Amino acid sequence: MRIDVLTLFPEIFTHFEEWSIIGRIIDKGLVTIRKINIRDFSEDKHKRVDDYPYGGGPGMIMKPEPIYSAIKEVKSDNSKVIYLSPQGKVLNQQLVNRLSKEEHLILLCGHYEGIDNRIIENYVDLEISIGDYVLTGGEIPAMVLIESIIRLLPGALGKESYKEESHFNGLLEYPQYTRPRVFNGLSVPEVLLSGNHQKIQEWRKYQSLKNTYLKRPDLLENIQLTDEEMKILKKIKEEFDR
Ligand SMILES: Nc1nonc1C(=O)NCc1ccc(Cl)cc1
Repeated sequence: MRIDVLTLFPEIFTHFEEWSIIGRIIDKGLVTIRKINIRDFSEDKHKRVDDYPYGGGPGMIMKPEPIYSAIKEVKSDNSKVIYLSPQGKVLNQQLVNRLSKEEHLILLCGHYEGIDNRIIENYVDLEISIGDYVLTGGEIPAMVLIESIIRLLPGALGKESYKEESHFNGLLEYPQYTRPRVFNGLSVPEVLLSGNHQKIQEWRKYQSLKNTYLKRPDLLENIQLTDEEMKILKKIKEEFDR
């Protein structure tokens, strides 16, 4: 997979590319990430990339030409141009899965008060939001998108296992514990010390369903539960809806 990040602040990605799992996945050659400085594509002698908004209003708007030239430089037939903004489709694992199958992603990072709408309307394939809050630019959202996608590439996660069952079946994860057995007088649930794998699996399934029902009932709306899971959920509702 190739990822080109169009940004005014390429330096912010330097440590990101070297950091932890991202660096390892890049070293494995599973993805190449290029930082393209939009300012390099500004034609005017002052290297301007922003200007005042038509119609007035606060702040500055990113000019269309430098962005268009940068996109034209990197885009090929199999490219998808993604613009990160609060107006985009909110990212979830399903969308991440879909994007992880693309060959070439071009991530456009905006800054200031916005980018000229003619870019969004005519040259952006997909607008994505990482959540309903406002940041100063698209760079951090781009990092969130990159990490969520590249960890799914075949061979990305060697021994570090990503939790197949809890992430992909859409349920929240079960609680995790490690040594010591007793911490500040707090002990680990006995079942986890029993070595009874059947009971442990049942306990974990119960905890995932309970966590999801109590913390994110909305997630249950679009999950296909097995009969077994439905039975457990029914018990949980009786227990907590009293
Ligand atoms: N929430 C989000 N999810 O994706 N992006 C955001 C976000 O706040 N971006 C800030 C931002 C700021 C200026 C411009 Cl021009 C574009 C995007």
